[in-house]
Amino acid sequence: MRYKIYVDGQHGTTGLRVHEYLERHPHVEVLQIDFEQRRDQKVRAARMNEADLVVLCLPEAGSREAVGLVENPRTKIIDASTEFRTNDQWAYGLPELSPFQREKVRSSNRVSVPGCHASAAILALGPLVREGIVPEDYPVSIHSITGYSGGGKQMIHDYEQEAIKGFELPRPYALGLAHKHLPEMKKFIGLAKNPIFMPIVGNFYKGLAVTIPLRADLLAEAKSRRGLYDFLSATYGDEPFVEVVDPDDDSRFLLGTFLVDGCNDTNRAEIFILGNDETPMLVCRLDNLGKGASGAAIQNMNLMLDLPETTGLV
Ligand SMILES: NC(=O)C1=CN([C@@H]2O[C@H](COP(=O)(O)OP(=O)(O)OC[C@H]3O[C@@H](n4cnc5c(N)ncnc54)[C@H](OP(=O)(O)O)[C@@H]3O)[C@@H](O)[C@H]2O)C=CC1
Ligand SMILES: CC(=O)N[C@@H](CCC(=O)OP(=O)(O)O)C(=O)O
Repeated sequence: MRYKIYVDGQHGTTGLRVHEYLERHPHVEVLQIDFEQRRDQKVRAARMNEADLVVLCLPEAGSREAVGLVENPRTKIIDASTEFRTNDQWAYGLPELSPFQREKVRSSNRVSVPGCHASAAILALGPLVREGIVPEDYPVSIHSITGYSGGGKQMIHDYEQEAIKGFELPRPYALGLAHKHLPEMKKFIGLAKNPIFMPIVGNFYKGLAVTIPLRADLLAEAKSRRGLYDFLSATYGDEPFVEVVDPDDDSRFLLGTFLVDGCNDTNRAEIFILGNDETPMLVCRLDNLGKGASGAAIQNMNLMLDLPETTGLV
C-alpha cells in the first residue's frame, strides 16, 4: 500500500527537500499541483482532503490558514513552522525528546516539526535538565552557527543572487535576544526561564551547530566531561539518528577546529562534549534541512503512518 502525501509549500526550501525525500520513499505517492496553482486555495484544499498525510512547509500565517482547510478527519498533518510547536493539541516532533515522545508522535494526527536551533539545543541539554543534573533555573546561554538556507527562499536569494555586500562574513542576528525558538527551547529543555540565545548565519548553504557552555561548579550533580558523555550516550542508547561522540575521539575535527557541516545530507544529530572538566561545553550539529527540518518531517511521517522509522532516511 502507498500512502497519499501532499506537501503544501512544495516549491519552498523545506518543501522541495521534503519532496526529494518522498520521491525516494517506497511507501508513498506524492499528490502534485502545478507551480502556478501553489497559492490556489481551492486546488490546495482538494489535495489536502484527498491525502492521508499533509506536510505544511509554509510561513506561520500560511500554516494557520492551511490547517483550517483540512476537513477530512483521516488526514494527518505535519507542520514545519513555528506556529504549533508549543501548542498542547499538537505533538512536538522530536521522537528522541523522552522515552514517551515517540509513542506520542505515533498516535497523533497533528505533529509539529521542531525548529533547527531548538532541535540541537534540546537534544544536547534536555536530558541533563530532565535528570536534574543541570538545574532548571541554570542561566543557560546558547549560540548557534547556521547556513543561510535556514532563512528560506528570501535569504538564499539574498546570498546567491543579490550577493549583498557584508553577507560574505558571518552575521550574528536575533540581536534583541528574542529569537522565535525561545519558547520551544524553554518548554522542551524544561527551563524555568528563557535561555540567552544568539545565532550566527554564515556564507554557506546548510549545516548548523549549537554550543552550550556549562560551569561544572553550578551543576546540581558533579559531572566530568566523560561523566556527561556516559550519561548522554546511555540516554540516547540505540537511537538511529542521535550519536553522542566519545570525548577521546579526535577524528572529527579539522586541525583542532569544529566542522558545522559534519551531519549534512543526513537526518542525524551528533552531540559532542567539548571544553574541559571545569567548563564542559555541549555542542550539537545537524543539517538544518535534515534533522533540523525536512528529514525530521519524514521521520515523523514514518511514525505517524506506522512505517519503519528510518525508511528513506540516512
Ligand atoms: N529553511 C529551514 O532550514 C527551515 C524552515 N522551517 C520552516 O518551514 C517553513 C517553510 O520555510 P522555508 O521552506 O524555509 O520557506 P520558503 O520561503 O523557502 O518557502 C515557503 C513556501 O511557502 C509558500 N507560501 C508562502 N505563503 C503561502 C500561503 N499563504 N499559501 C500557500 N503557499 C505559501 C511560498 O510560495 P511562493 O513560492 O509563492 O513564495 C514558498 O513556496 C517556515 O515556517 C519555516 O520557518 C523549519 C525548519 C528549518
Ligand atoms: C538562518 C536563519 O534565519 N535561520 C532560521 C532558522 C529556521 C528554522 O529552524 O526554523 P523555523 O523557521 O521553522 O523556526 C532562524 O534562525 O530563524
